[in-house]
Order: sequence, then C-alpha cells, then structure tokens
Amino acid sequence: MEISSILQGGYNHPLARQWQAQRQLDKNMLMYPIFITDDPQAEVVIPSLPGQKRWGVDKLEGFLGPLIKKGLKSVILFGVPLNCQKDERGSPADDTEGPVIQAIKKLRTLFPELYIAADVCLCEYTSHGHCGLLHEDGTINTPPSVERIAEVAVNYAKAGAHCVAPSDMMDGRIRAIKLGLMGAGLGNRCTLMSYSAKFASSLYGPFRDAAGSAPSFGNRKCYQLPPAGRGLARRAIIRDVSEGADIIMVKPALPYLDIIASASELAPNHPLACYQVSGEYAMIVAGAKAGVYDLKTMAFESADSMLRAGATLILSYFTPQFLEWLDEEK
Ligand SMILES: NCc1[nH]cc(CCC(=O)O)c1CC(=O)O
Ligand SMILES: [Zn+2]
Ligand SMILES: [Zn+2]
Repeated sequence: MEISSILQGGYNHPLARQWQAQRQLDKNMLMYPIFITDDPQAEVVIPSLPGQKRWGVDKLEGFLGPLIKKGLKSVILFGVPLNCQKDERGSPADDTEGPVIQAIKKLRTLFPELYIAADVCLCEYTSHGHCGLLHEDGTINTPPSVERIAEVAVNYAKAGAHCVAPSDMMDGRIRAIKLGLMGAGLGNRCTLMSYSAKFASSLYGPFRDAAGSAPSFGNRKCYQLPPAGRGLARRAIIRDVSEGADIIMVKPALPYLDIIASASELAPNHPLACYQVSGEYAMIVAGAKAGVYDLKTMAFESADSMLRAGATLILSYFTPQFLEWLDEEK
C-alpha cells in the first residue's frame, strides 16, 4: 500500500470523524417554521405533517417556552387564516387583528430573545390562492403584486418582525421591500431574507394542506422556478443580491444541493439559508416509519449535506428534534 492510500486513520474515532466536517450543525443555525391560525385557542394536528400543529396565539407560550429552554433561537411564522374573508388582494395578510401580526407582537413580549421571521406571501390570503394579484385572464399582474407584497412586509416589520421573508417570487419585490423598509425607518432594523431560488416543487403538498394555500386554479409554474432551471436560479440569486437581500435562500433543499453550492459561490458575502420543506420532512419521516433508515441518522445526514453544500442556516420542521438530538451523544 502507498502511504497516500491510507485514509481511514483520519476518521476511525468518533471525534476525528466530527473534525472531517467543515461546519457542524449548531442550534443557532436552525429556524423553525410554525403555523399560526386565527383561533387563539387552536392546537390542531396537521395530518400530512406528522408532529406539527396549527397554533393559536394563546398557545404560543406553552408551545415555544420549552423549546426556547432547549436552545431554540429563531422561528419563521406562516399565517393560516380560517375565519376571515379572503379577497383578490389578500387583505387579511396584514390585518392588525390577523394571526401573523398578533403572533409577532405576542412573541416579542413573551420571548424578547427570540428572533422572529415572518414569511411574506399572499396565497394564504387571496380568494384565488395565488401568490400575487391577477389580471382578469388569471395571469400575474406584477406591479400591483410587488406593491402589495412590500406593503405587507413593511407592516410585519412595523409590528416587530426581525426578518421579513418574501416567498411569493414576484419580480422586483426585493428592491420594493427594501425601499419600503427604508422609507419606514426600518431599513437597518429588519433583515430581508429572499426566497431567491424557490422552485415549483412537488414537495410543498403538506404545507399547502397545512396552510390552506393551494391555488384554486392553475399552478405556480409561471412564478416559481422550473426544477431543471439552474441558470435561472443563478440569475435570481444575483438579482436578489443586487436588489438588497440580506439573506439568500434556496428551496427545497435536498434535491437542490447543487443550487445551494452555486449560491454559496455567487453570494459568498451573504448568509445562505435553505428550506427543508414540508414534503422533504414528510418523506424522511415516512421512510423511517417504513424501516428504510433510522430517523435521527437520516435527519442529520440531510442537514450535513446542506451544510456541506454551503448553507449557513436551515429552516426545518425537524428543529425541535434537532434541539434534543444535539444534546445527545453523537
Ligand atoms: N408562498 C407559499 C409558500 N411558502 C412556503 C411554502 C412551502 C413550504 C413547505 O413546503 O414547507 C409555500 C408553498 C408554495 O409555494 O406553494
Ligand atoms: Zn405564496
Ligand atoms: Zn410563503
């Protein structure tokens, strides 16, 4: 054997194996997506997202308190309005009595250390279920969409969100939101996290179920990226950096590791988030249940692959479990 053939000496001990990672999953890297509904007392199981629930504002203290004790540092809020009048422009999105603004205010007082991001989109609030405003023929009308998205984002920031994260994919919204935040005197107080490379994926099914945000007609292929479109994803990342994004995101994560790697090369000066979406989570849980692998081992393998590709921040429904697992011996 040649000397250069011997690699195993470098990783035969568990600690030495850990040293092989450039970065290891840390509690600070996890952002937990949570669903907030407009019944303050709600605590409703979501069948397609095992272990996740829709929460009412009054339940947040009991739900998040123990997780924060275990090291939860940040959440991203998704509104699920069930008792409101949806309309063409998604008016309930920034209703001051609506679930997102109520939750932001509540969480800021309950947990002053918690970093609160708010997903910004209209699909949960529009009568047609699309992420922007529409022309009469059902196609996206970009200028008013961007204006409305920016208005919602600024209202979330005014309510106290530390971060606004537009997932609508309308062209030009990053610039509009940044200008809106600056105009409101919040430009230097609120992080703008762009879902820059968000693909039209099959893996959002459980989320749409949970959020009641499936489009009532058509699909999202004219605004979310085509799964094979690497060039478009790269252009979207470059564009969002130039429009003022503070954090770049790739979504979904595991089937798009090459895009994460591209983003870390194209935006090396920005934190890079990836979203392990509802369908990825549900698949991993289902596979473990079917005996394909051990859940914890597979969840860490998925996170390690994202970190290896270049992610510095992971949005994951596994967050509560990772907080437990990270306290255990590896
Ligand atoms: N703009 C809506 C939105 N925001 C986040 C997700 C998906 C998150 C997940 O699947 O966990 C979606 C679904 C979609 O675009 O249809
Ligand atoms: Zn949407
Ligand atoms: Zn969204």
